[in-house]
Amino acid sequence: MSSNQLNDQHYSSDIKTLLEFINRLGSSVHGFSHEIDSKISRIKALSESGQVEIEQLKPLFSSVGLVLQKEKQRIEQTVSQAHHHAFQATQGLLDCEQLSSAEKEQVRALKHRIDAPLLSYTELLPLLSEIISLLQRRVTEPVAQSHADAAHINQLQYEVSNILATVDFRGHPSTSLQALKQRLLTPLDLVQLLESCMQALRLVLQGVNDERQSAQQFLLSLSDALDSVGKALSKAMHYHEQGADAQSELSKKLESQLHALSGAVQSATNLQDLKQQVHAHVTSIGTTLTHKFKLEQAERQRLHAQLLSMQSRLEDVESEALMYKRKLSEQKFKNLQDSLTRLPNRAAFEERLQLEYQRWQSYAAPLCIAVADIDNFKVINDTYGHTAGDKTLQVIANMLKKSLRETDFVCRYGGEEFVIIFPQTTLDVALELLEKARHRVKSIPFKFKQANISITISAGVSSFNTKDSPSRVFERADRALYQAKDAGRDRVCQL
Ligand SMILES: Nc1nc2c(ncn2[C@@H]2O[C@H](COP(=O)(O)OP(=O)(O)OP(=O)(O)O)[C@@H](O)[C@H]2O)c(=O)[nH]1
Repeated sequence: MSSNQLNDQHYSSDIKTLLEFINRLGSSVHGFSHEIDSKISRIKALSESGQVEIEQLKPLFSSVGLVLQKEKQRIEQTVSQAHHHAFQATQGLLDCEQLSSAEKEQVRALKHRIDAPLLSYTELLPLLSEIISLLQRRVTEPVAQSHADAAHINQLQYEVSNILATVDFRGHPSTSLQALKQRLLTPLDLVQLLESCMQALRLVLQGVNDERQSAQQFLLSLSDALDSVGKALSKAMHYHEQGADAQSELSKKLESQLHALSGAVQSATNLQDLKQQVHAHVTSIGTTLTHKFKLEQAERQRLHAQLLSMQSRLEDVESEALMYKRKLSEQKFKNLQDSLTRLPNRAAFEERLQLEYQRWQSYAAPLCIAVADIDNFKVINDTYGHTAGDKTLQVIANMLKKSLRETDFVCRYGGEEFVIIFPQTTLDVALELLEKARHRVKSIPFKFKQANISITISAGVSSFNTKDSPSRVFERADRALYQAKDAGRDRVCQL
């Protein structure tokens, strides 16, 4: 082989290697830029034609070089921007309060890696995708997951339960109500809470509707009964008028018969004639009297029957009214508010205690009950009168409510006795709150009949311990109250 031939062979093999290299480069950068893609495909087309001269390739190479240079700058700029954004995103994530500590640790590690200088595109991409997935998790996770919102939802849930405990659902099929109350004792997210609120609203509306319907039914039956009594009365009046007409006709007849008898007596000329005339007239008078008597009797019977029917109808109305009255007073009782002090009453306390007991069983947060009683209240009543006593009750009830927290439940249990439930409260805190209330009651400047009086209260408090029932804790608090009274009043004792 001549040296020329050998050179040609080398030359074409070099071009082949070069073209192969360009092909491989082309496929590895394919998609980065249209311009590069189109130039490389032209080089590829030329190489596939088999007649490539290096002179033909030169301008293509230099233009590819220029485009690559431009691309390099663009990529560097993009990488630097991505780097900046990635850094900012990690900082933002670290500032996010909702992030768990494990997640924060992950972000810190990411930030550390991003902080490294001169990261390449390929190094930066997986870091970016990690940041994006963290951000995505934050965005797509339910809002309720944030601590602040969870606390807010908890509070709302608590309030919905309390509302349900204060509404009277008597007579309502209670399975759905019980299920709802139970549901509200478990942790809920925002959507579930909204559903529960809707359900509570439906139950309350249904209760109101039932109540309205039953009241309406009562009013309808009352008006029905009054209507039938009215009809019976007018019928009786009508009969009475008819009877009175017949009676007056008979009286007229009797009068004319007596008149005729007197005429006959006067015109009679002999005894025989007189006897006959008198007999005939007396017979017809007797018939008229019998008729009159029968008429009177029939009317009396009819009147009696009418009266009996009216009486039974009235008795029906009376018993219905009584039943409704009882229901209304029950309603008032179940209204759950004491009318004198406007505090919740004993029924409200029972409901609330049940609810707090269930919560205590579910969450085991501390729970206390206190019983407070006005000292020597009888003396106030006896010395200054019942009205002064009532006023005292109102003022002290107000002060108790004001001295305790919004979340504490204070009710008038009866007479001059108040019961307080302290949810999520330890015995120490409950004691502290009761002491504060006791001091504030003591400092109320009562003035009766020009006399300045200070009134005190005593209280007993106890907290729920394992296996305690509400009645056991209440009993202990009550015993503690007696200890306070025995020890000289104006104090708080615990048991
Ligand atoms: N004015 C008024 N008095 C009431 C009411 N309810 C209960 N009382 C009175 O409260 C008094 C309670 O008297 P006691 O049970 O002897 O107790 P106390 O005098 O407070 O004595 P201690 O409890 O031992 O300190 C009685 O006189 C009741 O008539 C009410 O609604 N209004």
